[in-house]
Amino acid sequence: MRRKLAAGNWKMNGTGAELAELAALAQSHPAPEGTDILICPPATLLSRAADTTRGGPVQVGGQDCHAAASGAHTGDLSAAMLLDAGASAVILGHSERRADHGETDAIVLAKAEAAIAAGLLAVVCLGETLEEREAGKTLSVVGTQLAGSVPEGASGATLVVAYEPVWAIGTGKVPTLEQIGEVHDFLRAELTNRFGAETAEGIRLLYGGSVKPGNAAEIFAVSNVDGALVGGASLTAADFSPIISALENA
Ligand SMILES: O=C(CO)COP(=O)(O)O
Repeated sequence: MRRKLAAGNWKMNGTGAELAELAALAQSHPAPEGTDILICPPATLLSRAADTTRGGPVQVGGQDCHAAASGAHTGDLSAAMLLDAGASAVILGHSERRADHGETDAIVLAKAEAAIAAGLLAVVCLGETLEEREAGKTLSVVGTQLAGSVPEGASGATLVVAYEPVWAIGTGKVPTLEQIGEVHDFLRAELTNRFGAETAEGIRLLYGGSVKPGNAAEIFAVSNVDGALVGGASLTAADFSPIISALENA
C-alpha cells in the first residue's frame, strides 16, 4: 500500500517569518495517518525549516538541484547540499523551471539521477500546456516527459511523479476529475510497462494545479491519485492543514 503524500511547493515565497507556518502545521498533524507531509521552501529557508520541523511529521525538500556534485556552477545547489541542509526530497522539472530555465527532459533526468544518487526522494513534475490539451496531445506529451525524465531503476522509495497541467497552475482552473483520472491511470500504466507492476504500484502519483481546501477531497478520491503538490494553498497552515486532513481521510 502506498503512503499518501501532501507536498507543498512554496516557490519563490517565504522569509524567516513564515517558518511559523511549519510549526503550526506540525502541531495540527502530529501523527498524520498513512500520510507523509513535505514542504519545499526556498533554498534560503531550507536549513532553518529543517531545524523547525526536526523530529516531527513535516519533512522539507528543495525545489531544484544541479546534476553535478559540485563545481563551477554559480548560483546552483547540488543534491548533496540540499541533503546537508536537511532536505529529504527535491522537486525536479517543475513547469516553471522548464519554462524559465529551459529545462528539457534530458536535464531533468540528469538532475533526478543526481538527486536519487545523493539519497533524496525525486519529485519529478510533468504536464501539458493548454494548447497541447486542446490539440488532443495530453497523453503523448506526458508519456514523453515521463519516459525522458524518470531514471532507470527508479522505485517508490526514490521517485514520486507529479502531474501538473501547466494551465491549472496558479489559475484556479482544475481539470475535470475524469481528466485527472485518465492521466493518472495512464501514468500508472506507463510505469508498469517500464518497471513492472510491483515497482510501479509503489510509485506515488501526485496531482498539482490549483488544489485548494475546497476541491482537495474530490481530487483525492480519483483513482491513482496518491496526494497533491500544492503551490499557493501550501503557504499557510490555515490552507494546507485542511488539504492534509482531506488526504488522510481519502
Ligand atoms: O505548481 C504548483 C505546485 O508545484 C501548483 O501551484 P498552485 O497550487 O498555486 O496552482
